[in-house]
Amino acid sequence: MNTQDEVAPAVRAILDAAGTREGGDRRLSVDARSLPDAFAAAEADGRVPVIAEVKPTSPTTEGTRADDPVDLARAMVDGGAAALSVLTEPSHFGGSPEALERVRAAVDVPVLRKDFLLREEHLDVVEADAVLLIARFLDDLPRMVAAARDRGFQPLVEVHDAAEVRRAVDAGAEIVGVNNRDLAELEVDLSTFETVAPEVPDDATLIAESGITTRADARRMRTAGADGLLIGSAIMDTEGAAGDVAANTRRFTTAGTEDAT
Ligand SMILES: O=C(O)c1ccccc1NCC(=O)[C@H](O)[C@H](O)COP(=O)(O)O
Repeated sequence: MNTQDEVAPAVRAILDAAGTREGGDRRLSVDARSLPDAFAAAEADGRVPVIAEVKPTSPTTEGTRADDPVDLARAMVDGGAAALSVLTEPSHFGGSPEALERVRAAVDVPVLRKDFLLREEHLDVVEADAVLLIARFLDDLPRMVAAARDRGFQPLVEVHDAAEVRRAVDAGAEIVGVNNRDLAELEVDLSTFETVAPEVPDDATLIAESGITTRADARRMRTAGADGLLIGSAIMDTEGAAGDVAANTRRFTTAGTEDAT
């Protein structure tokens, strides 16, 4: 299954760049912090489990947030984030493996490596607790899931429809992320999660990804079954509370309580 051709031009460019990037020169072995345990710990003290994303820029964002990734990460943890996601894609998201390395050394929550990993050796670039594997772009998904696990990473398999859920489950995924952003059009529609979530087995850890911008959105995704929420742009927002990343994060981690915002 290869649907790489049916993607937005920006995603095509990201994939082309990813295809030329080299992998690591030695096989990594990671002692990972558990993402499901971090979600459980957040739930236990009344926080909505949020993976807050260090996302300096993106093809759908204006400008670049140039703050030190470690400062951003610490602010996110102060805001109650259960886990962090760090972009390592350099050309379109302003990320780097070094940023992830520094963030992971500075915090004690699990850190997800967010990138477009296409080949096994791409896993060996930097240690992380979890790695994103995008079902749509991986013809041999079972092999990448196994390769990630062999190194100690927790694979988070990203899907966008029911067919991809089946591929993820067949590949042995235990953590599944439903992306509300359609990589063919780059449009975001939160009803994607509501449609696809029932297809995901109950024993999987289920994450709603992308497009969560308000507390009401967060509650909507939780009501639809999300164990955790992956939130980037709304937390990195320079407008929100004057760019206060801790406050932006707290807005979502405290969204379990009803209010109008
Ligand atoms: O965010 C983009 O513009 C984007 C464009 C093309 C491919 C992927 C893209 N985003 C990757 C992500 O998965 C998001 O960073 C992540 O889910 C957070 O989404 P959001 O909260 O909407 O920033």
